[in-house]
Amino acid sequence: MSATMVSKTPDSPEKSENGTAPVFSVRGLWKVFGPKADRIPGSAEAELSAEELRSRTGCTAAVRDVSFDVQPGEVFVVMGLSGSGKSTLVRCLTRLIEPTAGELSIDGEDVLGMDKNRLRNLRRHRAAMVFQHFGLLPHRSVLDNVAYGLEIQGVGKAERRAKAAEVVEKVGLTGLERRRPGQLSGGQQQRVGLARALAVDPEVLLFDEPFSALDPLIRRDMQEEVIRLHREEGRTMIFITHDLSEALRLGDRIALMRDGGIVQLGTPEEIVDSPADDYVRDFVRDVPREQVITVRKAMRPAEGDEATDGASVAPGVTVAEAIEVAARSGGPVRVVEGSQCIGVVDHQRLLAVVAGVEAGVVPA
Ligand SMILES: Nc1ncnc2c1ncn2[C@@H]1O[C@H](COP(=O)(O)OP(=O)(O)OP(=O)(O)O)[C@@H](O)[C@H]1O
Repeated sequence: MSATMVSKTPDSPEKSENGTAPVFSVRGLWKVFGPKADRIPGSAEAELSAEELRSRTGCTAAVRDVSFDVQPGEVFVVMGLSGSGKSTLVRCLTRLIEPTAGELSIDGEDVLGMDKNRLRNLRRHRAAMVFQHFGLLPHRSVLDNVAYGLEIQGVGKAERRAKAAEVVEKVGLTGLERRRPGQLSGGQQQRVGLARALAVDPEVLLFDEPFSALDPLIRRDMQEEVIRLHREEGRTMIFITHDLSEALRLGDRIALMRDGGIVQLGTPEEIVDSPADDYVRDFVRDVPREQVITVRKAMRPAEGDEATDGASVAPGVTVAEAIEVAARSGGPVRVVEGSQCIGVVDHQRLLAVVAGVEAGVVPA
């Protein structure tokens, strides 16, 4: 059975640091496609490999006994190769796909027990989805496309247009309000899709590979846009991607999926620095470690007058950033938290991170 990572006790959702309950809480979730799918979770067959399960039962376990919490305000990335179960998992969260077994709640409210009305309310107001194929209405203007979600909610014309105009500005589409989607570039269309989701002011934004059809530069632009929006609004985001660098750039935490299970759940730094198994190690092998590992991880205790002299950085700064500071100053760099020096990174420590070796250990 695949590893499930987060729960301290499987039945009680974690509290975040500030004591608030998780937005989504998922426990032992399964989605099995195929004949008599509901017999699989908890059975002997559940232990079979994906291939064996398919050949013996004709079933695919797209999501296998997955548990995690998404905390308010975090960017939670679901990452994995094609077919690992990312889309199925995220669609299960709002029951666009009906889970086969498990528990699922939003703000403590049981999602699996919701009737049609409450489910509709969940999808329209609380958890809005931004898809890869933007699903824009071709004969409507940008402004009306953005206002569409509000129209469905029954918001009056003047109010929805005012709200749509505000969101159009937020995503950088000012001046294009009257265009039709066909008159926009792929990146601009994706911004309309994003604006439409934002207009309904959802508690959570769910992104399903939203940028994978975009060329790399525009993709980078859109990632920056998401980071900026998140910084400004602090909205909870769940983001699917198969792209590791996108996951590392955007995620506060990453759930790495394989064959329907979560093989590791952690911060980008945890995943790169302490891969849970060979599969994850292989996955992160080519990541530039200095861009992910922070100086808090790389530092050593200060010696002599190192604690008071020289350039300084904050503990959350990456090794890549500290290398630039060290190159300019020429000496060890102090790691300062508040007004206290909590350690030092010298050239040897910084190079050791880049080389992926332990500082000061000479190979035999
Ligand atoms: N409706 C379905 N019926 C049967 N099998 C399905 C169905 N939908 C998905 N699957 C299978 O479930 C597994 C997970 O699919 P899913 O689309 O969730 O993966 P993914 O990680 O999102 O992939 P991608 O990155 O290619 O979108 C795959 O093996 C897929 O073939």
